[in-house]
Amino acid sequence: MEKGKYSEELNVAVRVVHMACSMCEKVQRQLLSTNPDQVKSKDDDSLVTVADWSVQATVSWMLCKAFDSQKISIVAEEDIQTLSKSESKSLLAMVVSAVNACLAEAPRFGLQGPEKTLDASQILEAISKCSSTGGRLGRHWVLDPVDGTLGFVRGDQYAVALAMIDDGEVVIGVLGCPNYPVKDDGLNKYSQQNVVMSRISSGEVGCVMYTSKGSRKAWMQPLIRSDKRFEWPNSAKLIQVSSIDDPALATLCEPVEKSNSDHSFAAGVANTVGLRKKPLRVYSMVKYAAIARGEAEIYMRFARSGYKEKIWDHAAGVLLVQEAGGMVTDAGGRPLDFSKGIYLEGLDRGIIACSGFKLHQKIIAAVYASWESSNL
Ligand SMILES: Nc1ncnc2c1ncn2[C@@H]1O[C@H](COP(=O)(O)OS(=O)(=O)O)[C@@H](OP(=O)(O)O)[C@H]1O
Ligand SMILES: [Mg+2]
Repeated sequence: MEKGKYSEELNVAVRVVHMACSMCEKVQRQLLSTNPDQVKSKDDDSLVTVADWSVQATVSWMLCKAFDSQKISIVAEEDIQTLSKSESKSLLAMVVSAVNACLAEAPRFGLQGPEKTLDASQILEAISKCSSTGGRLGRHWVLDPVDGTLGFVRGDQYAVALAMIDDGEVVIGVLGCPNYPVKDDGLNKYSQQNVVMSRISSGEVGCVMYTSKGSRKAWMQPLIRSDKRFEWPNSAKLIQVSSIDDPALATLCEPVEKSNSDHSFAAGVANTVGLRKKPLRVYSMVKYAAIARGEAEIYMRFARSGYKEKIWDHAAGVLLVQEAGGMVTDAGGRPLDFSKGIYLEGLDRGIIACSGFKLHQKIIAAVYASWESSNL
């Protein structure tokens, strides 16, 4: 990694995300094979698993250890409400066990874990340490411990997303994608079906992508498995957006769940612009990864009116696409504003991520043209 203003933070963040991915794989495998009880219903009806809390506790603990734990600000998705309830005792025990197993592996990733295993109260404290609401000034870590929870519980794509914001700008983006095929053009193939566990253990899938602002470079490392040690740069490869700028050849990425984005509006825009290829429906921020790595060219997201996009669902992915050579704005063509707390306040209609300027311009123009006649 080149020395830069944030190189120390990036170095730690990449290693911590590798650790988290390694834990997620184990939990996902266990979840799919034996223990459906690990899936709980949150108040908002989304799904949350042992992995969400365990990743949040682990990342929080490791960041506090590496940096100034008194001053650190972490914004993350999970709280301890459900986990603290008396009926959640066995769930909490699973989290405690997963976190300690993961932290014990820290030296393998070149980091220092705790001297003693953590107890439940220390783990709850680490989770609730992430209750910052971000803001315009200073540094804020932003974490989505398991983005695409639905993909996770279905044995499909999901991501561990860690970013850092400094004075309102995303300056570090790290995206761990444990089920993302390592070889080019694999996502299309694997998205046709759930990722089967044999492929994971054969090492065909799983990577961490990372970048820092202004580097104009984005990197991808394969996940470390079994007893292997993480040695920097860990076979890092540069990734880049696709050079396709002809809409007829471009691939559109969209969320799987229709409730997360208006598919028919996106389809109308795609048609206006002249997209011809079948859209790639992928869970989680892996959509941003697909653009950053050149496997798709366009990602459109139009949440239903009233839904406010959260910064942890976008920060890491947006920076990856930008530094890999792409463009991300709202549907009015303005930059996304990560300085206003946990929401992307002021977002104009939706989010448009493209591999290049030409496609981006065409999409924005088509959104304007289609908007009047839409039912959003
Ligand atoms: N109604 C609505 N509209 C827009 N977005 C919503 C909505 N509800 C939830 N969310 C957030 O969407 C995150 C999942 O987005 P994805 O793009 O991964 O969706 S999908 O799984 O591909 O369908 C999901 O992130 P995770 O909770 O981390 O999975 C939510 O933060
Ligand atoms: Mg999310």
